[in-house]
Amino acid sequence: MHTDKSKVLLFGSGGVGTIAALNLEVGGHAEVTAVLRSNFKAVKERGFEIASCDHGTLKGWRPSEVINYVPKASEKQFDYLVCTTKNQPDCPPSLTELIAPAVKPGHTVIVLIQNGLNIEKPMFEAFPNNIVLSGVSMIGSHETEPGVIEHDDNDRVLIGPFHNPNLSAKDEEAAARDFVRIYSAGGKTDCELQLDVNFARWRKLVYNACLNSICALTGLDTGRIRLADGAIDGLVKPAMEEIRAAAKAVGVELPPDVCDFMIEIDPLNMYLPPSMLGDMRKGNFTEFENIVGEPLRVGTALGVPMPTLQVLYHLLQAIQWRTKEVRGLVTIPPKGDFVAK
Ligand SMILES: NC(=O)C1=CN([C@@H]2O[C@H](COP(=O)(O)OP(=O)(O)OC[C@H]3O[C@@H](n4cnc5c(N)ncnc54)[C@H](OP(=O)(O)O)[C@@H]3O)[C@@H](O)[C@H]2O)C=CC1
Ligand SMILES: CC(C)(CO)C(=O)C(=O)O
Repeated sequence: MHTDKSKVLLFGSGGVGTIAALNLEVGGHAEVTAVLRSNFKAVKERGFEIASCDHGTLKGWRPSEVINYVPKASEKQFDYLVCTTKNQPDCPPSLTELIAPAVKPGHTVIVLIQNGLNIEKPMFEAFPNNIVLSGVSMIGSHETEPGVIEHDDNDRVLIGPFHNPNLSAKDEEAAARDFVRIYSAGGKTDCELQLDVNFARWRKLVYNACLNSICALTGLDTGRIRLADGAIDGLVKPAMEEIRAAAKAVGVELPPDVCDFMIEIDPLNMYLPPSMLGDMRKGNFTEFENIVGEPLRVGTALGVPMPTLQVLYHLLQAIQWRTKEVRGLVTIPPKGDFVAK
């Protein structure tokens, strides 16, 4: 059957990805094939169970197709490849390696709805002729068990082109506009075009590099961190000011009130566990390299003092190593026998 719907491959259908798939399907201009992993069996058998502040309650919902492998572009051609996995470049295999089979050079538009800075760089390198779009999301959505999605903070997503100097800026902007069209068509989401991707990403880092990482390290949610003695003034605000200074050094002017705005973005009594805290609680890897490491490297390379971020980064790096050890991904010398003989 002929259909003029855009063909979308969604890679990673957890909290963010499932709601993205839902928005794309309900709009009627996209047909979504979702690549699933740990939730594949549950979703194949029962569909998703979704409790959503934007979409209501859905039981047994599935996108057009659910698969558990990355299809080859030679078998099926996709117009968009939407990546909604956690982005952890320090934990191989890399995202570019994983999605490579499905990317048709010069055709597939790659959309990264993921947190962090410089996430487009490996994409430009691996797929120099493909347009790459940025998705900065302020959603609150989580998979509580396989196939069960709790979406409790409205989907607000800013889409814009990461500019690849090899490609036409006009074509990149047109692709971003088209993605906003198909994503918004259902009318259940707030999806806007934001051509200044750098601004959108640095602004979100004020939240993610600082509040998200400090919540993860302290084990406190965004309500408790505001109540905890000294945490906001002694840690969160200084870190946020360092991000603001690094942003300024790359030409992104963030207003002075952005720090208070991000601290108070959700009501205190929502006691929201941001994503890195969620990952830490589950014993999962965190996205610390893109969320903290990249802005730290960019800022320090430009001479911006970032002492708070430096400490946060190394604490997160050590915890990532701990998780790798727990998962058997690093080997250490056997413990010596130091008992006195
Ligand atoms: N959740 C939120 O509210 C927000 C998240 N973000 C950002 O959005 C991005 C996605 O986050 P989120 O949805 O929370 O993440 P989740 O962990 O909920 O979902 C990621 C999904 O990707 C799947 N996945 C990972 N690797 C593969 C693979 N190789 N093949 C197939 N599936 C794979 C995971 O499967 P498996 O279970 O098998 O690991 C999981 O279902 C992140 O960058 C995050 O920082 C931004 C704003 C808010
Ligand atoms: C700001 C927030 C909570 C989502 O909007 C987020 O980005 C995260 O938890 O990583």
